[in-house]
Amino acid sequence: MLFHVHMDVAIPHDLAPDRRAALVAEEKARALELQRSGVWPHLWRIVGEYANISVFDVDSGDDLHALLSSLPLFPYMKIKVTPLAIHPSDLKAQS
Ligand SMILES: O=C(O)CC1=CCC(=O)O1
Repeated sequence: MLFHVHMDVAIPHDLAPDRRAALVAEEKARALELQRSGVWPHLWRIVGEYANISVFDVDSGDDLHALLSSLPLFPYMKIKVTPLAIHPSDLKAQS
């Protein structure tokens, strides 16, 4: 099941720089792991924003929630999730 996910990141300015760097490094390691496993097939930076647009491929909304809430930057992100379905005019849906 595919989900479009918009993540806005807002790390507090008063967070210690080493803590911030560690969180960002942990987030990157987790993101790479999930991309390699196929669960996070798209990760795009939104131009001019500390935000990303992602696509996740998971079994359920419950699984996606568990995954997103386990991300190191989760406490500092506003997340909007849109479940995706096949569009009947998608070329891939034609037979
Ligand atoms: O920088 C971001 O958009 C937040 C983030 C998600 C995966 C990652 O490595 O950083």
